[in-house]
Amino acid sequence: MQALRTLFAGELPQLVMFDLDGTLMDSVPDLAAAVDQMLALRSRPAAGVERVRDWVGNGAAVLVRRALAGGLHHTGVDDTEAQAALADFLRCYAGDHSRTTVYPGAAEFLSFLRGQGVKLALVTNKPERFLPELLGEKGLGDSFDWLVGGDTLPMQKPDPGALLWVLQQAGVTADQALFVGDSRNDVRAARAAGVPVVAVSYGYNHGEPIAAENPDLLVDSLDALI
Ligand SMILES: O=C(O)COP(=O)(O)O
Ligand SMILES: [Mg+2]
Repeated sequence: MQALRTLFAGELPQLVMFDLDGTLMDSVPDLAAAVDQMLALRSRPAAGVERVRDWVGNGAAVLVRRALAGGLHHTGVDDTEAQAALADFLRCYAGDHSRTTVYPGAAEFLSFLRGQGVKLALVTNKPERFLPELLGEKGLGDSFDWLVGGDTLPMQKPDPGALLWVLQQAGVTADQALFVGDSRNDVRAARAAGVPVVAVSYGYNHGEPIAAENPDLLVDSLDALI
C-alpha cells in the first residue's frame, strides 16, 4: 500500500479501473478451448493455451483473426471467414467458463478498495455480453460501479476513450484515478488518458515482459497493493 499511496500523495485514488483478462482472471484456458472448437469446425489443428495466451488482449474479433492466421499478425485473413469464425467462437465461449479462475489477491484487493469507498470500474476489451455472468459466476458480481466491454463504446484499448468515458461518469480527474492492467494496451491507454498505471507481471502481454512498457508500478500480485 505504501507504494500505491506514493502515487497519490499519501492518499488512495478516488477511482480504480481494472482490466479483466490476465489481470483479475486467468481466462485463457476457456478462451483457448473456444478457439480450438472454432478451428476444429474448420478442420484445422488446435492452437492450444500457450499460443492463445499471446493472442489475447485486443478483443474477440482480433483473437479469432490471429487464430485463423496462426500468429499475432493477421493481415490477409478473409473478412467473410473471420466473421463466421467469430460467430462460432462467441457461441463456443458462451457455453463454458468453468476453467477460468480469479487470480490470488484480486478479490481481496477489490474488497479492500470497496471498503475504502473507492469507485471501481472494469474496462476490458472482452465483449460486454460475457461480463455480468462471468463476474457473477466467479464471485465478483457486485464489485464494479461501471462495466465497459470491448464493444460497449466505439473505441477499444489502447485508445483511451473508454477510460476517459469512465472518468467523466465518475466525475474524477485523471490524476486521481488509477488503471490496473496486464498488457501494453492497458499501459498505453492509461498513459494516453493521463491516468497512473499499475501493471501485473503474471498476465498476458503478447509474449513480452510488461516491464518494457514502464508502468508506474509493477506487482506480482494485487494484494501486494493492500
Ligand atoms: O478479450 C481480450 O482480448 C482481452 O480482454 P482484457 O482487455 O480484459 O485483457
Ligand atoms: Mg488483459
